Amino acid sequence: MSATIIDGKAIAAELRARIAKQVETLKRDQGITPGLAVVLVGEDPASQIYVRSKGKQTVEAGMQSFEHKLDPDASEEDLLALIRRLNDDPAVHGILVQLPLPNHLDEDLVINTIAPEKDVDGFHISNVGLLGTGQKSMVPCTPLGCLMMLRAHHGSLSGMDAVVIGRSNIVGKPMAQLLLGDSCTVTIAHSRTKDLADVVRRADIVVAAVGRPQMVPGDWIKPGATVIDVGINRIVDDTGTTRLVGDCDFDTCAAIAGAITPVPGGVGPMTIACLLANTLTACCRANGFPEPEGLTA
Ligand SMILES: Nc1nc2c(c(=O)[nH]1)N[C@@H](CN(C=O)c1ccc(C(=O)N[C@@H](CCC(=O)O)C(=O)O)cc1)CN2
Repeated sequence: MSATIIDGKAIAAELRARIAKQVETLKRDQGITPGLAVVLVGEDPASQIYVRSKGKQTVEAGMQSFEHKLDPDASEEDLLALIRRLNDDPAVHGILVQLPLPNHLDEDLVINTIAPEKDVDGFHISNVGLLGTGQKSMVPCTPLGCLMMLRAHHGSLSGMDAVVIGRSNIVGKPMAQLLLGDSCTVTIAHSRTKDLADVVRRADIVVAAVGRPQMVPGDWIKPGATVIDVGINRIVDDTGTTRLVGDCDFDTCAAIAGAITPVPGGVGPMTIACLLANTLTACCRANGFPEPEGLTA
């Protein structure tokens, strides 16, 4: 392996420490505690772990955490009523509905019921539009975390060729917007892209967000390129052991790349740290305080 490992766990810990300091100052000087409400519908085991982790890290950063757990068969009406109550609650500065939702719930309707200024996931259509037009918005946590790691490694990204593999609303599309905002030349590739290997081989930055285990092999990577692996896939390996792998084949990619994020310990921890960053940003905006520095795009 020759690539530098971009240590998302360490960068996330440093980010959370900075957030905790700013929260402490806010509480001391203004008497205001940022609050994050997380809504979980159902009992998906992975979602339960992520929600628990979000609550724990919120409290560790000195913020208030409000957890709302609804039955798997909760009605849309009940979920929307809860969101409206949270929209009106002044102690709640950020609202997040854990995805995926059970099939009987309309994800777009649910997300767009969250007040845009409290939408710390950045998924509300208003925030999507603001980001797409380069205006101040709430920025989705996973792409924001990827951008922070890229900036931490490279400083400026200006003029670099970036390929985002995957066109989801929550990662691929906002990631492309953020890279464009940092003056990269951006290609969004996907399952129908012709000659995907050749497209990826041209890139200085590869962001893989397809949700297919180890899909990107090392011989697709330009020597020295930076690889950001968003995938979190649980596989059973040849020895019968279950383990987490990304969308990139780590060993072969790390042999060619200049830098790479590991799975676990790369993008995942940054996602939650950026959620805390967005909650602090939302709290400051709601109270007319200056924007906290270095916490958004
Ligand atoms: N409303 C949202 N739902 C979902 C989001 C989101 O950003 N908002 N993203 C994902 C899940 N997710 C956060 O919710 C998330 C996934 C993974 C991690 C993480 O730290 N992963 C660890 C490994 C953990 C493990 O063992 O499973 C790592 O990569 O090191 C954090 C957050 C979908 N839903």
